[in-house]
Amino acid sequence: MAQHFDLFVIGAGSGGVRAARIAASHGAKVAIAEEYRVGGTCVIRGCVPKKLLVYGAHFAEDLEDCARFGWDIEARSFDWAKLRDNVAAEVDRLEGLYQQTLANNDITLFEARATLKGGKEIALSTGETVTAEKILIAVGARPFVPNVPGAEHAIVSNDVFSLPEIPKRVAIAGGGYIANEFAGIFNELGSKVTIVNRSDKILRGYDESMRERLLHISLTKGIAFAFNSTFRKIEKQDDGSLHLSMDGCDDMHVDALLFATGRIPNTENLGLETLGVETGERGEIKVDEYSRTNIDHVFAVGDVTDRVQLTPVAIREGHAFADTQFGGIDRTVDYDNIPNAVFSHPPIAGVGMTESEARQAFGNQVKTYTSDFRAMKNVLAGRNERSLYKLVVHPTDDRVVGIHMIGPEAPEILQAAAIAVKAGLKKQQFDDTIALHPTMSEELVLMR
Ligand SMILES: Cc1cc2nc3c(=O)[nH]c(=O)nc-3n(C[C@H](O)[C@H](O)[C@H](O)COP(=O)(O)OP(=O)(O)OC[C@H]3O[C@@H](n4cnc5c(N)ncnc54)[C@H](O)[C@@H]3O)c2cc1C
Ligand SMILES: NC(=O)c1ccc[n+]([C@@H]2O[C@H](COP(=O)([O-])OP(=O)(O)OC[C@H]3O[C@@H](n4cnc5c(N)ncnc54)[C@H](O)[C@@H]3O)[C@@H](O)[C@H]2O)c1
Repeated sequence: MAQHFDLFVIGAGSGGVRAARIAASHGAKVAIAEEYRVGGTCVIRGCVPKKLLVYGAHFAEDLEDCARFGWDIEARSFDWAKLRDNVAAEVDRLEGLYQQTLANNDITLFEARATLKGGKEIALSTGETVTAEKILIAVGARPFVPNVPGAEHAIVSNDVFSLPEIPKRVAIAGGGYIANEFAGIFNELGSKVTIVNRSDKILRGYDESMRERLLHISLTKGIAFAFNSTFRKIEKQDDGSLHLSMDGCDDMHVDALLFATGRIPNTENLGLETLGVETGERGEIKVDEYSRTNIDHVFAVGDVTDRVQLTPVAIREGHAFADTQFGGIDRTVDYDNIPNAVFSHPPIAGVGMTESEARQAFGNQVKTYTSDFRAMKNVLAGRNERSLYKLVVHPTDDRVVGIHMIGPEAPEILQAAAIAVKAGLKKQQFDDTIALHPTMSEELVLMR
């Protein structure tokens, strides 16, 4: 007899683990399958190791700046293997905690690839078949690599965490989150970085002023940009380096090429067709506001649905699904005012409408307030790097409908400010709040 579960979750990443845990806490008998490592993209090869590399890389600037604060660091050297291996060890520790969470909640873990077999059956790569009343697909997404001759010589973000060494020259394809975050990491660690973008804009969807400021600062730090450029051919040379034949810019010679050209849902060979689960153009599973597919007992959350590819969103979707289906609590996810950040050097963070979105929605009477300043730490350090904060305010009711920032610790500051935007607070209430001095975040209540 096949083992039978109330819920079978495919994919132990951000969305799947949360859904499994909450369903189990509501009394459901739950199993989860993971084909690679428990924790998923965020923990194993996304947010967490990426952020640790961002911290590691930023020491390059701190060590430069510390001289003006009286510190004399005579010998400076960087050991990539040490950073890489310490990050990997931290990831191992976190994976262990995730496995512990599953065990503590009596969730059966199958370390196997799972596919839909038809009806309520799930096939596992171990050869077993199990059945479940409800199936949640939380298989995430994977890097998309454009079809360019020689693309197999390039790397994707997954590979960065195990590089044998930091490449001396690296080209990064794409102008989004991953391109800008990894450009910052490699640049700080001493690589000569070129971002190659098919359009002339980086970070589509972010406030224009923040994008411009990041571009300006990145150029000052030595990152090069090739805009309106695409790859014709990638050729590996005898010494292992790559020759990039380009359209739109000069050919390049690099030690590594990183494709950061978006992520596509992992829906291939999942058996979706056996049940007739509906997918969209990019292979994403189509779901309604309750994460229900067109098949009664099949649900999907997280990146595989291509709604908003962020960990806290996948977690919310998984939680809402489990509460609704197993806890008798009717719950959907509110997608308004999701805060977001790019962990570049310096980072960008934003919530709510950009200035141009607000102007489109409310007309040209929209009010904006900006503060363009140099953090006092940068002033003493002699670092000519300016921060920029912007409040976007509704033209008639005074509500702050967007906050956008670039500067040191912007994501840390923005998370708190996002509460105010979510709560619909007015500019006057920002003004009424007394500044906390001396901080960077006080600029938020001092813009007039
Ligand atoms: C480099 C990088 C940096 C990122 N940084 C951030 C960040 O700073 N902040 C942020 O919010 N988001 C970030 N993200 C995005 C974030 O990681 C994802 O949005 C999030 O992990 C999505 O969660 P998920 O549960 O949908 O899928 P995932 O976490 O990808 O989990 C899916 C799991 O399913 C498994 N799987 C797939 N198919 C099968 C199968 N058939 N059987 C069994 N198992 C299967 C996979 O191995 C994987 O473990 C980053 C992503 C990347 C790549
Ligand atoms: N800090 C964070 O929260 C964070 C960090 C990393 C990733 N993520 C998530 O992961 C997702 C994937 O990140 P990403 O940076 O790969 O995607 P992205 O969507 O941010 O950027 C993709 C870039 O690739 C370009 N592109 C797409 N197809 C192309 C093609 N065929 N040829 C050339 N260029 C092409 C796009 O123009 C864009 O500039 C993001 O959407 C984001 O949700 C979040």
